[in-house]
Amino acid sequence: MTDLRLAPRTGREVRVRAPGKVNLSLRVGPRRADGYHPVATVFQAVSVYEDVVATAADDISVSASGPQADLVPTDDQNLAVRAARALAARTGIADGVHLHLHKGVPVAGGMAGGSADAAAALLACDAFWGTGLPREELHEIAAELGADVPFLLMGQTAVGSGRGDLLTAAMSRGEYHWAFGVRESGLSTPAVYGEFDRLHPGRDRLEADGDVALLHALRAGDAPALGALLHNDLQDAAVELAPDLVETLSVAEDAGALGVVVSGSGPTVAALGRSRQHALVIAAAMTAAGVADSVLTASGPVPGARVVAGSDVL
Ligand SMILES: C[C@](O)(CO)[C@H](O)COP(=O)(O)OP(=O)(O)OC[C@H]1O[C@@H](n2ccc(N)nc2=O)[C@H](O)[C@@H]1O
Ligand SMILES: Nc1ncnc2c1ncn2[C@@H]1O[C@H](COP(=O)(O)OP(=O)(O)OP(=O)(O)O)[C@@H](O)[C@H]1O
Repeated sequence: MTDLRLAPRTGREVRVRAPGKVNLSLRVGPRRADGYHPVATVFQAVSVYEDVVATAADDISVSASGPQADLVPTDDQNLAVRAARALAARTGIADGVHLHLHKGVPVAGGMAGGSADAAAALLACDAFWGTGLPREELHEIAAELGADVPFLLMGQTAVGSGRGDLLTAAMSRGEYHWAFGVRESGLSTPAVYGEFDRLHPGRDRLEADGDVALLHALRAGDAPALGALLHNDLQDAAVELAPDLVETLSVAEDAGALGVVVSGSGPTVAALGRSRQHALVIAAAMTAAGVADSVLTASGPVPGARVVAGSDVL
């Protein structure tokens, strides 16, 4: 038997898991001078996960696996690489790291998979390099990387304002069960916001207080009320760019979903079920009708990015 104490230490790994999200409500105001739109949103983190594994390397590099891994850039455009570089710059670290992304969240699907990778990479590198940044500083770097990134660090349920990066935790009771209809060809977030501008030229303000009833439904654990209040100002724009979504939405509705909404900038369709079993029924209906390239079921809310294991690899 090998004496592990004498075995050469060839590497250490840190493993971080981060969830995807659905916007239970997304209200969008007029485009600002910096190109961003003010939003009022309620995020819920759901149990569709990105797993990011940090191991030793000379430089900062990334690889990806999962059903849509071929759609993920592996150069400096990758949000996980950008996150690692941003943390290194902030802390003066000159070490390398390799980040492997096990992608469970649909790519370019409106569920913030890339943002989840960025959040997970920040935590993974912080643990791997031992930089130990306070949560607020990680949040600041996250906000620089993208509007959705801070929420994937935080997880659970939160109200987002500003670009979606200013967060307040929201109370939520119980578990909500979702079916997601996924498309292989994604939608570009800037293109969807651009289409929103085209469809709403007269929009002059953000309706920021429209979610009082939705937040009440969450506090009460009232899934039927929540379902009826799901809302997305970007939905028309996503449907304009991907007209087939109308059928996906209506198949999920006909399967008895409590509510159906396009997730974020789309094209993933999120349908709220009455139970875990009902979410499976809705997913099966979308598959049977051929209105999604694949389906997922998940529940929420779940925690944000967290270290799930850090170990010596022999
Ligand atoms: C649609 C949502 O997922 C809803 O949570 C987010 O608003 C998008 O967040 P994200 O993908 O993290 O967005 P970023 O990577 O920061 O920005 C990408 C692009 O989306 C547009 N964008 C994004 C967020 C926002 N509040 N207004 C915008 O207009 C801008 O064109 C921006 O250049
Ligand atoms: N780690 C990454 N994983 C996936 N895509 C990435 C990553 N880094 C950069 N990208 C690029 O970002 C684009 C959008 O990817 P992502 O999966 O985050 O979309 P999304 O879920 O629609 O985002 P959001 O909901 O935050 O708007 C991809 O098409 C890809 O080119």
